[in-house]
Amino acid sequence: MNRSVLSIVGAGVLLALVPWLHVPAFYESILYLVCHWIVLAVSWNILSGYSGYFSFGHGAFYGVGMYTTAVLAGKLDWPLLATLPFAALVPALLGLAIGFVVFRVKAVRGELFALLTLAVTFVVATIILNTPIDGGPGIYLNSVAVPQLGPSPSSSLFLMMLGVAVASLLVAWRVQVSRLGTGLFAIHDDEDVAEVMGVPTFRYKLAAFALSCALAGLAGGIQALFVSYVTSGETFNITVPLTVVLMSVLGGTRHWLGPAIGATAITGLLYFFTAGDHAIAGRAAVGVILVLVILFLPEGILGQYLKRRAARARAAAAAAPAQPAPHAPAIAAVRPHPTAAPLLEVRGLSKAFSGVQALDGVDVQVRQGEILGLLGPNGSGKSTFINVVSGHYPLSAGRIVFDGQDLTGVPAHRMAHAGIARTYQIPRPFAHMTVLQNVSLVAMFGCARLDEKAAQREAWKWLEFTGLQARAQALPEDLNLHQRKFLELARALAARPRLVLLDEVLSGLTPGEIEEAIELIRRIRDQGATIVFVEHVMRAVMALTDRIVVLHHGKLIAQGQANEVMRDAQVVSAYLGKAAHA
Ligand SMILES: Nc1ncnc2c1ncn2[C@@H]1O[C@H](COP(=O)(O)OP(=O)(O)OP(=O)(O)O)[C@@H](O)[C@H]1O
Repeated sequence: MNRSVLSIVGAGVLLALVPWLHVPAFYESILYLVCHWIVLAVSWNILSGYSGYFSFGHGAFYGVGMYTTAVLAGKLDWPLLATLPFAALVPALLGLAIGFVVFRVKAVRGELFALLTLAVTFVVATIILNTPIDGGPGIYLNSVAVPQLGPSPSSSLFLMMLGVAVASLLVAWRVQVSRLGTGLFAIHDDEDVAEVMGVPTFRYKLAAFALSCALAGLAGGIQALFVSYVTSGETFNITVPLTVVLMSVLGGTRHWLGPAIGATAITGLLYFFTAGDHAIAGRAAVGVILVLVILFLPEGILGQYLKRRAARARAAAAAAPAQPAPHAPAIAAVRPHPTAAPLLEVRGLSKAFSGVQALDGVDVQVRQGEILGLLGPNGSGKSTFINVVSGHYPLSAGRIVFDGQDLTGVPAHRMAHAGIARTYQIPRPFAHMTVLQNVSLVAMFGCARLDEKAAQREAWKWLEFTGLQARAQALPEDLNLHQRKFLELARALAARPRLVLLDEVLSGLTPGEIEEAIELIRRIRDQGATIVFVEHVMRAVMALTDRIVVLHHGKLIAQGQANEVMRDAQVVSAYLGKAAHA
């Protein structure tokens, strides 16, 4: 069995013995509360820590779970255990409904998402308070029987909450090490790029939100019996979301265990002071500790430890001789001659940004196996073309047909799955992932859709191909521009794409680095890739392209062989003589 699973289950089994050890009830109730906060912090982290969508609405889902059990058990006389699946299901459905709307709106990210989820808490509280669900007086649960799992009702509740805490940790661990977790961490770093690299961001966010809400609701259901009197004011106050955020940040949000460490530390500290009748001093002490942690350990306690360990591993990897990797793979064994069959066909492609017509009815065909140069003066629409064809921006009008498949209007991740990969003019690596992880992610989610191990092997090959293998364990911030550009290339190639869109991979490089990059692109071409190549460096355009098209003010003004097109009067005038000097 996996070591993490073994530790979680082992700790759970040991703690499950506590009710039979005759420890004072006080300690059992502290353990209950530790488990309660572990569930809340860990479940919050599955969405908010992993994907970066900070929610201040966790109290709403917890409260809905609480009220579901309170109504079913307290008003409708259901047995407690029968209510718990619904205490998970109802908040999960509420989360799905909210996510279904909110996750589609690009503007609702960051602080807006936090505010929106906070507003949900107030709306839910108002509805519950002013309808027969509560109606004002609250719901008493004194007469609800607690199933006898331990020697006393309170120990039974402890065992139930312990079970949910173990389940939450297992879910959080499983998510972290799965494809879902990898995708969520990519969303955290750069959601738009994650989508373009093949991560189904909408579906992943919904899945994480539903899991997060279900676990919080389950904790609420058990807590309803623990407090035995449920009121809207106590349930939906700001304490729950604030506390879980603080616990997770204290422990570290990029690891399944971090929030559990934060929850244990804060609950333990508060009760240490309460036991000594210094509750206010306790709160102040927790506040000071949090300030210090945020100032000196911004990644949280566990986050800081893991960061140091990773830095040591990187230093060791840098000192060791470069790991030999298998030979660079062929995209296709032999370069096929460009054929007349179009791999990509765009018709009437238009893209408008409020007031700016960046692309205006562009018709372009990219033939199988060719390198098509996409040229034009600054602001002519080249990057917009790549952004639209890769799905980064939705188009305003026109059609995109790829290998006979109509991809018009499909989400970017489906374009990646179909075989379109791209680089960004200004490199956009996932900042918290190593170079190797950046490339593996694309092998996992791009056209190749490899499993994690195969994706790593694929990533090593492309790191060797681009000469980055010695930097595999480095973070993107440690790379120079030249290496970042090559990381973009390695990422695009690791998807095993059928079409690669290269957006100014040579810009900002020194003459020597440009020569190296030209050679690399030539090798990519020789292995059979179809490439759209946006570039200002004319020497590279002349050396590499089979055909060029020229854009000006978003319109296609010329296409054909590079030598002929660059002599075209309209092209020369568009460039204001630049072609002549290149
Ligand atoms: N996100 C955006 N919002 C508003 N306008 C944009 C956006 N992206 C591009 N534009 C505008 O669209 C036009 C085309 O820009 P684009 O970046 O595609 O040109 P380009 O040919 O790639 O230029 P360069 O060679 O300088 O990279 C420009 O007028 C630009 O200001």
